[in-house]
Amino acid sequence: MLLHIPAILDAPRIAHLRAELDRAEWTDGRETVGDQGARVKRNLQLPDASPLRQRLGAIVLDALAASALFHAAALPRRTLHPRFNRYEGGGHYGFHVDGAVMALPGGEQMRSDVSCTLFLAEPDEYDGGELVISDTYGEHEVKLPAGDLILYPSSSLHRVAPVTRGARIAAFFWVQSLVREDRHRLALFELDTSIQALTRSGADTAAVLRLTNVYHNLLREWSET
Ligand SMILES: O=C(O)CCC(=O)C(=O)O
Ligand SMILES: [Fe+2]
Repeated sequence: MLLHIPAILDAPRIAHLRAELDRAEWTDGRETVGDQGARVKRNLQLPDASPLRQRLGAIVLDALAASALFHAAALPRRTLHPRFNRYEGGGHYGFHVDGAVMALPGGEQMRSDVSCTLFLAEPDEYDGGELVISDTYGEHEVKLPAGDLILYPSSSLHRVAPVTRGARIAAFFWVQSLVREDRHRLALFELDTSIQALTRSGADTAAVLRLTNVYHNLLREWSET
């Protein structure tokens, strides 16, 4: 599922993150990838151990916690603390696949099921920088307003087009979902959002309750905790 979630961050939060990131110390993004990624990656990132990444990442996690749409789509079990990147002067990230298993602090590991980019620069601040996601329907180019998030299956090849003017700044992170299969998450998302729409429209409450029962029984069937 490829899902655009608008306005994860409000204007004051975006301004705060941008003020901090605009004076941050960035390092080579190749520090956090394996060989295949390093060959095609030309960007900057906040160092993984940087206190700024911790602080700003916590703001992003707080905002995600408040998003019903994010929860309905990702069904998060574990979320990697967000990282921050910056592409400028031709910076890009060629087609690659994200690592399937990622290290968490404390020696634990998580599986990457869902990949997310939260845009922190407005589209008119830079040229290029589209996130291009390839799936069985073709290639999808994504370039969103600051504060908006794109969520896509970690199993898809993707790239970031070269930034030829200005700077593209974003937060990015991965989620291990309670539900491993993308097609199951999609079915649950469709059911969940349809139930909510039916509830808002004042539909037959007994029928809505039966559908809600189906939702939870499918989630029980498909979730791993
Ligand atoms: O910058 C982005 O939107 C995506 C970054 C990415 O694909 C990665 O770091 O693996
Ligand atoms: Fe990636």
